[in-house]
Amino acid sequence: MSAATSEETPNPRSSKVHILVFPYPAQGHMLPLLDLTHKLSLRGLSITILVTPKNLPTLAPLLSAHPSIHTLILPFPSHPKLPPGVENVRDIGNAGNLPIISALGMLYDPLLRWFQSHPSPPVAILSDFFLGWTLSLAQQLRIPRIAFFSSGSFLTSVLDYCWRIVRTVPSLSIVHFPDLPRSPSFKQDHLPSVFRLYRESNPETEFLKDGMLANTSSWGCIFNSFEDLEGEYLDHLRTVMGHPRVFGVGPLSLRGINDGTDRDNPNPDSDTHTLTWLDGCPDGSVLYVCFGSQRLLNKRQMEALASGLQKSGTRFVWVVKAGTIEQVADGYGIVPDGFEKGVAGRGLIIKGWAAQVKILSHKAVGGFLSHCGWNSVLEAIAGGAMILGWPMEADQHVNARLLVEDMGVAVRVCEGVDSVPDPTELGRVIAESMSGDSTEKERARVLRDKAFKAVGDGGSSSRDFDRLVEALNQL
Ligand SMILES: O=c1ccn([C@@H]2O[C@H](COP(=O)(O)OP(=O)(O)O[C@H]3O[C@H](CO)[C@@H](O)[C@H](O)[C@H]3O)[C@@H](O)[C@H]2O)c(=O)[nH]1
Repeated sequence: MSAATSEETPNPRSSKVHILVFPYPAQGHMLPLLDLTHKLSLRGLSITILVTPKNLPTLAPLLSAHPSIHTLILPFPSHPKLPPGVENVRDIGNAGNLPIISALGMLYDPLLRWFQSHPSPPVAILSDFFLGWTLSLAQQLRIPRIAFFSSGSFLTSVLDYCWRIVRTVPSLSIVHFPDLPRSPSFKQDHLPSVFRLYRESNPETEFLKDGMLANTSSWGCIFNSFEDLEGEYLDHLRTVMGHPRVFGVGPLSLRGINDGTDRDNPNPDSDTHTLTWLDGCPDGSVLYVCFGSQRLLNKRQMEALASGLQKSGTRFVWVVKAGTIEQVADGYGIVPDGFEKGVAGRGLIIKGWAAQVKILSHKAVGGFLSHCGWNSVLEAIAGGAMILGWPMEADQHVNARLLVEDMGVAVRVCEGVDSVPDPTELGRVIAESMSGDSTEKERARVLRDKAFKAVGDGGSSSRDFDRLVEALNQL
C-alpha cells in the first residue's frame, strides 16, 4: 500500500506544531471536522489531513482556503463486505459503518510507516470517534491522540457507560443511567445504533468496542457542542476522564469552512433558486424538511409525509435524497405523483443535496422537520429554528431526548426508522407548530442567541477552543 502526500513535508525547521487530522468518511462526521480543521489552520497549526482517494473532493473548500494544509492520501483497504469503489458511508448507507470501520483499521501499518519515515512527523493525532484504534497507534508513537466527536457529549456519556457494561445491556428492555446527570433511561432500541451492533466474540464488533472505549482514554475529546446546550455532560466527561481536556467548541458551522453552498454540491443552481424563493416568504413561515445526508424514506413514509405537508397548509422546503436504482425501484425516495404540482408556490422540493446551513439560517425558516442527526441539531440551533423531531436511529433518540425533554426546544412528531406517521396528525402538528408563537419557538430563539454568544469573544466555545490551541501548541 503506497501513500501519496500533497507536498513532501511541512518545513522541518518551522516551529509550528504539526498535527494529523483523520476524518471518518461519512458526511455527518467529515463536515464538522473540516470546519474545526479550518479553525485550527487559522490559528497557525501545521496540518496534514488523511483521506482515501474518493474522499478527496470533499476537502476542496478547505484546501482552497488553506493551501498550506497537506494531504496524506492512502488507498482504501479492501474488505469482503464492501463493493469495490466504496469509500464513504454515503455510497452504501448506514449498514456500511461496521465494515468501513474495520477496513480503515487496516491503515494502522501504512500510517505507522508514514510517521516513521517522515522528517517532521505530526506530534498529535486528531481523529474521529469512529477511529478509536488510532489511540494504540498514537501510544506506539508516544504522541497524544485527541478524539473528535461529531455527536454530542450526552450521547458520548450514554455510549461510554453502555460499553462499560456491555454484557448486561442486551438483557435489559429499559436501560437506566443512574450516574449521568438527570439519571436518564432509554428503551433498548433507542440506544445508539453503533452500540446495538455489538455481538460478543465477533472480531469486528470487539474491534469497534475497543475503539469506542479508547475514546475516553485518549488525551482529549473535542465536541461540536457548547456549554449552554450540554454543559453538564461535558462536565460529566471531565469527571469520567479525570482531567479537563474535554472541549466544547461548537456550533462549528458558525464561521465554518462549509457554509452550505461550497459543500461538494453538484447542483449549486438549485441552492440559488431555493434561497431566492425563501427571500419572498414571510419571516419564520417555512418548514425545512431533511433527514441528513444518508436517510431515504420508504414509499409509505414518503406518501404519509407528502400528505402531512399537504394537509398542514404550511410553506415548506423538502429535501429528498437520490436513491440507488434498486432503492428507487422499491419506491424509496419517490415523491408521490402530482404532489409537486399540488403544492406549487407553497412548497419546494430539492432533489439531492441542499445548502442546509444557509437554508436554516435564512430568516424565512421557522421550523425544521429533522431526524435529529447531531449536525442538523446544531445547525438548527444556530439558525434559531424549532425542531420537529423524527428520530430514527444512531444517536438520534438520545439527541431527541436532550432537545424535547431536557431543553424544551423541540417537539417529537414520530419515531423509528420504519415508522409511518399518521398524515392527519402530522399535518395538525406542523400547522400548529408553525403558526403563532410557542414556548419551544421562544426557547429555540434564546438558545440561538446563546450559541452565538458561545462562539463570540469570551464565549464558552471560544474559551475552550483557545484552551485546545494552547494545549496543542505546548506539545
Ligand atoms: O442535503 C443536505 C443534507 C445534509 N447536509 C449536511 O450534512 C450533514 C448531515 O449531518 P447530520 O444531520 O448529523 O445527519 P447524518 O448525515 O444522518 O449523520 C450521521 O452522523 C451524525 C454525526 O455523528 C449523527 O448525529 C447522525 O445521527 C448520523 O445519521 C449536516 O451538516 C447537513 O447540513 C447538507 O448540507 N445538505
